[in-house]
Amino acid sequence: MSLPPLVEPAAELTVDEVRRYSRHLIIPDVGMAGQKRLKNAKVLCVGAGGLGSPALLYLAAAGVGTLGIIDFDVVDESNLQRQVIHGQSDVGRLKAESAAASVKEINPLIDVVVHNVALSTDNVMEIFSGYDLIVDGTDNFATRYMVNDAAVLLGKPYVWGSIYRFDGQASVFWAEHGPCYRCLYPEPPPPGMVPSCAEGGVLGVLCASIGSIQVNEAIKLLTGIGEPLVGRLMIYDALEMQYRTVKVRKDPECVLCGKNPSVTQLLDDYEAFCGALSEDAQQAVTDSTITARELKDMQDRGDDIFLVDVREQNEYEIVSIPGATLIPKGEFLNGAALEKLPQDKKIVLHCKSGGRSAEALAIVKNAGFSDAVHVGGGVLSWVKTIDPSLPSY
Ligand SMILES: Nc1ncnc2c1ncn2[C@@H]1O[C@H](COP(=O)(O)OP(=O)(O)OP(=O)(O)O)[C@@H](O)[C@H]1O
Repeated sequence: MSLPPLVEPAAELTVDEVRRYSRHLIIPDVGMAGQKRLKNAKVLCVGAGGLGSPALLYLAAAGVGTLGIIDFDVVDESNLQRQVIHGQSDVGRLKAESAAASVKEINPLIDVVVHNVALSTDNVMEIFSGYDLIVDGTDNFATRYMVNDAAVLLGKPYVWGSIYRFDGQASVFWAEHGPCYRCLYPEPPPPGMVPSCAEGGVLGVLCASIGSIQVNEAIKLLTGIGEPLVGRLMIYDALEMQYRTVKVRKDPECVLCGKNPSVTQLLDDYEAFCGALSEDAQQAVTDSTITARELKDMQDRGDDIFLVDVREQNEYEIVSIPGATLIPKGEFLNGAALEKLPQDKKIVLHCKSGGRSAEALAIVKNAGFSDAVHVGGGVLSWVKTIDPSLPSY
């Protein structure tokens, strides 16, 4: 399905612009009209991280006339393996500022708008209303559902991408012409079931593969060329080197874009909708959370504890708390872990930052280990407060 161009062409290109974009101008499908449309386009990239980095670089280089960048975070050293819009000297700097500086260096002819804020229900409608199209480079379900809902309510196309280890996905959600994100994923996954890149890792170059596909889709939509990924999900396996697309149908029962929508405005709280922690886990951690310092005191006193690290082997090899036994969370979910826990010791669980250990704690408590606890903040908190000489990730 081809679609009409999303934006009208600008009146003209300057001499500098003609020189800069000449390799676009000589492609018949793009040509002068297409490049003028790009000049008139206003695109917002949500997140200047893994996907946002290549997306912003290529959107800027392509001559998208107004480029919005929204991110609330600062550049961390662990970002540099994939977030190529930032450099070593940007560590600690606001990502939106750092990304804007790179983008302006690549193309001083475009306007860059910096939003140094977290996109939230309070600002998303106002911010989105200034743009023609949204490119999503974020990494969390709460933001994705919010971006989707706002895009549907405002009638804007939403170019989505997702990455994990060697696998990537991309699609274009645009309720006026096809499905929305909720048609594909009506419910967020149960908390803790889908590991994030921070938990499971991501091959840096995968960001370029998926981020550039997102830009390709944006350019097609803005200029009205080609077959956009509306109603199709692109699935990429970098290890097998396979791309395939599967059809995604609009769900007539979709609560947001279906025939009788029950969601007609933004939700109050997308974090709650996506459940920071399951109810069981929330219940379990109440009164059963200790700090890294308390764990250290227990160890120094020689308390009879059994410390379990519920992360994955790779994470354990990067950094671990002395004395911890590795039993990955999956073994708690399938029950195998319970046989490995001693009945006569106090069970202390930890993970990277406390989410997975909270889920495991609920299972352990339900199995009868009533005095089990978990370490709030996980190994990251241990590194920060007990042994800063250890690496964090
Ligand atoms: N609601 C939001 N508003 C603005 N920016 C957001 C929002 N949610 C996520 N982001 C940004 O999107 C980017 C996503 O990047 P990426 O997936 O590479 O993860 P990261 O948070 O930088 O790294 P890691 O999770 O490995 O520590 C981050 O820079 C993050 O700050």
